[in-house]
Amino acid sequence: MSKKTDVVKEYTRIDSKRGLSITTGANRMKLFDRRVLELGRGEYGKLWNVIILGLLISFSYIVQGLLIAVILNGVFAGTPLHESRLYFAAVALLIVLRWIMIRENDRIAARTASNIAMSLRRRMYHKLYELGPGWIMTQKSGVIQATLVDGAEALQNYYGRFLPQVVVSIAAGISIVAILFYVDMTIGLVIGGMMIAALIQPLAIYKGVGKGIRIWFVAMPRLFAEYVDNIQGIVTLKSFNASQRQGKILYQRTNDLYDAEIGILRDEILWSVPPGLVAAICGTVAIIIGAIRMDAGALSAAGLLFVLLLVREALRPVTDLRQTIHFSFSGMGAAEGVLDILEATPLAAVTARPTPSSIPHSFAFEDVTFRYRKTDASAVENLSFKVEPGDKVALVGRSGSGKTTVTSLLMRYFDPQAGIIRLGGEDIRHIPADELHAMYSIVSQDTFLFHGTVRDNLLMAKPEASQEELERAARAAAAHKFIATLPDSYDTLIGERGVRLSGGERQRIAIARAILKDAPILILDEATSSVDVANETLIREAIAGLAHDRTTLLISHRLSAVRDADRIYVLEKGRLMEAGTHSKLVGCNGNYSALVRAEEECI
Ligand SMILES: Nc1ncnc2c1ncn2[C@@H]1O[C@H](COP(=O)(O)OP(=O)(O)OP(=O)(O)O)[C@@H](O)[C@H]1O
Repeated sequence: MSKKTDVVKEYTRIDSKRGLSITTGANRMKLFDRRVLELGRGEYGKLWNVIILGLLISFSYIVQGLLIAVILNGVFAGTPLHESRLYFAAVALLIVLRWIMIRENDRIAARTASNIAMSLRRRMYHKLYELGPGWIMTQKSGVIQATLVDGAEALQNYYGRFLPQVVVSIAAGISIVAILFYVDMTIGLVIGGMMIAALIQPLAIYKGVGKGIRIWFVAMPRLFAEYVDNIQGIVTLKSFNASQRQGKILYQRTNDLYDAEIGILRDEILWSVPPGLVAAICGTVAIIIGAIRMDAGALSAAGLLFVLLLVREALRPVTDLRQTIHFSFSGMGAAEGVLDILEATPLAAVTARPTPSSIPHSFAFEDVTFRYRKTDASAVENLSFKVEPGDKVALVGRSGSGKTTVTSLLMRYFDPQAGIIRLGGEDIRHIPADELHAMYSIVSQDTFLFHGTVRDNLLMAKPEASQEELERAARAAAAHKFIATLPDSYDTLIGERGVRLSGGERQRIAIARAILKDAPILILDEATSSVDVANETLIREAIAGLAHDRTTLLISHRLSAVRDADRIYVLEKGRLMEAGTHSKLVGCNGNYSALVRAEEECI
């Protein structure tokens, strides 16, 4: 299947999820969608200034038209020009005021739109935080980034520019038609009808352009995600000489985006009617009807002039609205991705049951079974074990046996399909996320250091920590010595993902961070996997001191690292096979002793 079909398929998936069909070619997308309008509910308070100024600007045009009509009426009636000087002054004043209002409106509209984008990004960020790693892991990070950046930007214009313009255009349009209707009913009806037609016409574009834009919003994040993947994986690509092969995929993604853009452009050119043409048609029709009405004696020459002036003003709200309608196209296209994030369901909400102020530091798995989405086999199956406060417990097993999954479940990144996980006797689903996460200090095999200084990364664990505390934690993690040799010591900038540090140095900073957090339960998931033997001994001693009065869960491939544990649990394909101390398990001739033998053979 070609990649192009792939994009359309992806688009169809989104489309069918929304109950729409693209196969007919008559896409029933709307300018207003209930879900998108509800999504912006928190933003509408910011729009009033833009709407009020927009209305004042529109009404200034109407009043100006009326004043000029009165002046011309006077001229036709033979009134000396100087008697109209107040009207001239009023027109001049209106022009100046309007100029100020237009400038102000542009400024406020731009600021409001940016505020809306900021607010949407904040909401998405909070939602992503709430959804947690369990949800984010299922998405491509490039797609999330594109939605946060481009999706929010497209929607800022939908809410900040298009929606206020709809209100202004409707209010101004109705007022003008009402005045025309008052002057001459026939002209009012015809011009009103033409205004509606001019507004409806862009909806025809929507069939093609709307569909094109939605495809664009699938193609663009896919391209973005591909670039992010390629840049992050550049070392792997180079080592496998795969940059050319990967380049072909990038080329295809670029082509998809190009096709979508050309499609949008083609539809826009095909369907759009220049505003000048709309104005010319309406003006001509107004002149013809006005002349007929004048000929029939129903309209004076001054009345006709007045009508012509007002027709010009009648088109202004229509033209303004037509100019902002593309914000609606792109906003609706972007809304899919934004709604996917904001409407995603986080793990079951915490029940109202109050949690005790201090949770005992024990935890237990009770008959827990968990399977990752879209996988057949359980990562953890009927797993039961208990860890008492102060216990030092180890999880061992072959790669893929479910050790890391146990820590993800403890952190509640996922909920198991069956069984209960308890912390201090309480079902963890009843413990608010912040309280739950405050219970653990975790050092995993995937250490993430943020772009910032060593100090910034350490303070993440305890923002109020003093220099002395930082150093104490760093010393305990055998990190102080190498930090002291960095150009700016604790204030050295360590790049994104800590790329300027070795794997072992990154890991030691992560351990110092965990020590600084000083949480009652310590989880060490391959914490010493990337440090050399000399440092491992140092860190192990530090961990032994740290784990002294703490409940500790230790995961390690190196069995030498777990032999001192109070209890060792051996996992195999997510199931608990054995449990006991090192000496007991070695004597059992089971899975554990097999692992020990395998390790000895490797040495
Ligand atoms: N995000 C995921 N989505 C789908 N399957 C996953 C995911 N993470 C892990 N798995 C699968 O779940 C099983 C257990 O994985 P887990 O990472 O818990 O094993 P592990 O014992 O920690 O392995 P290792 O020692 O190699 O780190 C494996 O079969 C793995 O392929």
